[in-house]
Amino acid sequence: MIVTLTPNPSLDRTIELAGPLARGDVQRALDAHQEPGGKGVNICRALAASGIESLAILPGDADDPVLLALTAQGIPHLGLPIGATLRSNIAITEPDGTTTKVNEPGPVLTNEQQSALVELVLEKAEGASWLVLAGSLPPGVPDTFYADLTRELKTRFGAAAPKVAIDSSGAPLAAAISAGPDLLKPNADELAELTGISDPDSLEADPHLAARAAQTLITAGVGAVLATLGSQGALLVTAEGYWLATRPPIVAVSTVGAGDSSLAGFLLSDLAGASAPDCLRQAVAHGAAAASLPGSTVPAVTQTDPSAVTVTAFATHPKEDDQ
Ligand SMILES: O=P(O)(O)OC[C@@]1(O)O[C@H](CO)[C@@H](O)[C@@H]1O
Repeated sequence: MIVTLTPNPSLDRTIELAGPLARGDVQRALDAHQEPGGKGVNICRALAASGIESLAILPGDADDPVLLALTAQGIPHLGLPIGATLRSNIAITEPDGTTTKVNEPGPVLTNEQQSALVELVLEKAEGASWLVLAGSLPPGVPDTFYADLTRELKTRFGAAAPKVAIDSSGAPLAAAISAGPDLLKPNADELAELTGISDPDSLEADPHLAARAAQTLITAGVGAVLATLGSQGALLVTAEGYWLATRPPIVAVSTVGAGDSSLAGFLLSDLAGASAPDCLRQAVAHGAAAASLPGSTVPAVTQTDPSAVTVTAFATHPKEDDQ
């Protein structure tokens, strides 16, 4: 069982343009899609597509469009009523696969609502294999929310605590490191920001540089880092070593949620007892399949091709000459 918490869920609208985005112009859309979203929600959608048992915990009233859509899609979820409408996020996709995303801040979560959400998570996470804490934090929620929850989980369940994976950005992600999560899933931008590297493109261009950056997070107490590097594939960095997974180029249709599908692919492989490199292989296969689908559509494992992914192992401490 995998439990996810998405404190700031969204109704994701994707607008497909027939040509490049023209700022300031009126453009007619080719098509539009709408999905319940937010990172943990997407992970549960991807797990459900592959028949894996999961529970998405999120704030939101039962009649909110996000929760109605989850119910309609048969995605197991638990909403904490907040008396406010969840946010809508917009993605604009161009024919060459370029995606422009505009995310709203989301409704404020009061202190009482935050405490109730934490209690709900602690109750439902008991006995789970993984707890995934995912996405941005809504207004009113302190940056230490994920760190505090991770610590609380360890205090309450000790050695029986579920493994914690965190997929966030900015201050909440930075604050989470000291709580020693089992897995972080940054993309190149997030990894660069976390490790003080000014040029995220340099991490996609040089995965060994990305591995060295991720290694500093392992030294700081993180169990493993799954770093997604866009078309360059992904890295899995642990104290034992690191693996680089690459794949043949794909025609990207929409990259929205591709990282979430990567994490879902990793988790469902881990749940099946796969080795670390095979979990990474499935993560890259899932991410590629998601990027080939419109909007924030998530693939089932049967729509992925892990055999197309090449995984290479490298030494524990990535060195300058691991090129
Ligand atoms: O604003 P956040 O919480 O950082 O990200 C939210 C979001 O962009 O993440 C998902 C894709 O990963 C989308 O479903 C959703 O709109």
